[in-house]
Amino acid sequence: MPKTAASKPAASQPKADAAEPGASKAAVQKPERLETDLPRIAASNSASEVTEAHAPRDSAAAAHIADGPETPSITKPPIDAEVTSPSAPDADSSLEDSASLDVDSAAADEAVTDSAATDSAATDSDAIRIRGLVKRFGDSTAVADIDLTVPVGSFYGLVGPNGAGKTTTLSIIAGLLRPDAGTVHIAGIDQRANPLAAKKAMGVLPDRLRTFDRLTGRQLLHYYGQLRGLDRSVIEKRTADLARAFDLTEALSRVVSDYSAGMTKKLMLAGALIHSPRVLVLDEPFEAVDPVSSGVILDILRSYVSHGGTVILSSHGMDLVERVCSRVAVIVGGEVLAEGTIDDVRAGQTLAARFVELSGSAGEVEGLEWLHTFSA
Ligand SMILES: Nc1ncnc2c1ncn2[C@@H]1O[C@H](COP(=O)(O)OP(=O)(O)OP(=O)(O)O)[C@@H](O)[C@H]1O
Repeated sequence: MPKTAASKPAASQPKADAAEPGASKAAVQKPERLETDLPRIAASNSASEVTEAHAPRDSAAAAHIADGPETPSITKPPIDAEVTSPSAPDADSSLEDSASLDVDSAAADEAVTDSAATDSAATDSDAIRIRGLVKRFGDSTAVADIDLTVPVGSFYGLVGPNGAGKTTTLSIIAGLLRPDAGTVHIAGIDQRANPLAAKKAMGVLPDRLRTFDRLTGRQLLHYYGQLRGLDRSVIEKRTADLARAFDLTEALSRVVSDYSAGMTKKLMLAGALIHSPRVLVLDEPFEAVDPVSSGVILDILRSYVSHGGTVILSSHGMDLVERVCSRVAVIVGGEVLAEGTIDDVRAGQTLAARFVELSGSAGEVEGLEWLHTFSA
């Protein structure tokens, strides 16, 4: 059960050619385009436009497409999940090859219809609804009986110390990890009963950046678009829009393995957006991203939310969460210690202060005096 604010005491390629001087500037010069184009992408999205493929058992693909009751964790391979070994399509191979993927749009559409007809838990106002979520890894409990409700149109922050269970929770929401107990509904769709339909509604940015990095950025976005069943012309248009927004236009022709961490994150975020999902599940979207790009991403996400999209993100940036999110949950030790609007949770303090209060102190500084001996 989410405890409301204050409910619980503290628990104890050579990069040389990566430089694109002035490119960041170009990105910030396009805000009007972002405000107009990306919502239009959202508006133009329809269920009929998106189809589902049988996913390759790969982290990146698993995060972007639906393939059955469970896809493996994209982060630390869970004990009970199939271990993935990313087998990237070869950059040399023609993109036409990916057209041969087993895309079954009729089945996916049917799944959506079935879901809407049969899912009694569906509500119009909940983008994500989690009840009684439990996930154990061996003897340790990563997620301990979590309830969360993320309203449609909200910008929802998940914060907590390292190892608190944020990624585990987001991986379960994304359908990448199977919970030991509990239910997850995405836009009213039961994640377990209808994984295809639930995944179809989501765009996912996983916390690790494992992807098909022998592809160029353009090929990777094309691949994601194809997996989502988008037409070639739509993919090309959206790829150009997203690359411009994320300041990746020049980089599109380069292989992803030559991208910096921040560039890779932006590309994967673009991949999460390309099918204009109703719900975005973003694990640390701003980590390693430069301030200019972060500002652009924020503009895009704010606009997305203001047009009815829902974002749930994890972050260690308390200032950012405080500034941007409408609601926040503080997770510590796999439990939700506080949940509500930002004002509810911070209870008159800064969110950072409240976070420290709830998290308790972490490391012990004492005992490290040897570090000051400079003996080597
Ligand atoms: N595949 C796994 N196998 C075993 N233990 C795991 C696995 N994945 C996560 N855990 C454990 O579950 C707990 C929660 O991890 P999780 O990655 O969800 O934390 P987090 O809040 O995202 O942390 P961070 O802020 O450091 O990213 C940790 O104790 C972690 O060691």
